[in-house]
Amino acid sequence: MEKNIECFHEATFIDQNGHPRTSRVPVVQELARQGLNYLPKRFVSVNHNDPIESSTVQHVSTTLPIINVAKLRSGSEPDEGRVEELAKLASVVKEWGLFLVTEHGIGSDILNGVKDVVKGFFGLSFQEKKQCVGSYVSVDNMGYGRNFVKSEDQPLDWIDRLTIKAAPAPKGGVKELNVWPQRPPNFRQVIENYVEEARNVLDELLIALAEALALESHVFLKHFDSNNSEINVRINYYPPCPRPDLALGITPHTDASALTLLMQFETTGGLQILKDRKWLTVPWTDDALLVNVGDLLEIMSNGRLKSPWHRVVTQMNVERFSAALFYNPPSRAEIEPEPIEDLVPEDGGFKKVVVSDYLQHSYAISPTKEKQAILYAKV
Ligand SMILES: O=C(O)CCC(=O)C(=O)O
Ligand SMILES: [Fe+2]
Repeated sequence: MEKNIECFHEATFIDQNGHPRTSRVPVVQELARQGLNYLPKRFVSVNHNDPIESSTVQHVSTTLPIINVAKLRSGSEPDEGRVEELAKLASVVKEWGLFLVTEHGIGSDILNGVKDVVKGFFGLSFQEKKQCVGSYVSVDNMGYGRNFVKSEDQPLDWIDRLTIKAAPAPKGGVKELNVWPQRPPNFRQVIENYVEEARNVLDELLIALAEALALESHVFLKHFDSNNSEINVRINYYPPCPRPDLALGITPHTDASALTLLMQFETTGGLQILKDRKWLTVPWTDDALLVNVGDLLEIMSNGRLKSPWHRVVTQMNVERFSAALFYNPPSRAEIEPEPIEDLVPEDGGFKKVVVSDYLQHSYAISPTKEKQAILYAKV
């Protein structure tokens, strides 16, 4: 029935003259459902004359060491396995800015539940999806719709997404940005369970990362608190794309978060990072979760850790889902970079920033051609 209806997301932004504008963006899932066999102009984003943009290395021989979170948990005995795992973590996170984790303790029932509700949501028709999310028009980059639409003429990503503020719980008097979908009916419950399990793992990883860098255990975790830390969940859906050579699923960016926890399903092979000036497909095995360093952790660590510049490519006959959980300190927290003794970093290091100021800045200037938002926090 919907076949002939044109489906649009409405993305609001402030134009160059400071006026609010709403752009109607075609819903890529519906384009794919209609079996579109060409790429509409607005989605052409890869410039093949640019040596870096077209530098995709599809088959990587490198494998990414997988971090066993159970081994990072301190036991009662001095533990060689833990020391070894911390060394492995230090090496992989410094080289890649991201790492894979297994044995994290999040049960497969919870992970499968997430997959089911996400597929259930995206399995609905466009009209059903619109009706069942509380706030449809994209507000503050939240809700069902698009990321970072700032003008009518910017290249658009081949993605549909749903972004939800999952924590902290809204306080009395503050109107909740109600974007939890009502369907599938257990969506909220399942995602909230996952978020709470994930929070524990991320807290453990913040301790492990500090120790891996030979810092005091709580230098990163001290900025977080379970009542007020922010967790945003973004569900990304990349439908099959008629021209993967011309369209991107997500334009290059860093995550503004402290840490991002990612799961992918249905297919692998979409996520790439820029490494040694080449785009490299992240060798991400299906069943592992992926953790990446965000800008806020780069700042807290005073540049010891770097948020990777990454993008998502599209694929021809397959659909891919990912669920990204962005973990941030409380929005009013002021984060202070961990000093580096003896050594003034060549570029001067980072200064204190208020979390919400940084996030707002990053949102306001994104998307950018290069890693730029973080300059806001440089000395
Ligand atoms: O889909 C992915 O693998 C990555 C998604 C991503 O980079 C993001 O949501 O920020
Ligand atoms: Fe990202």
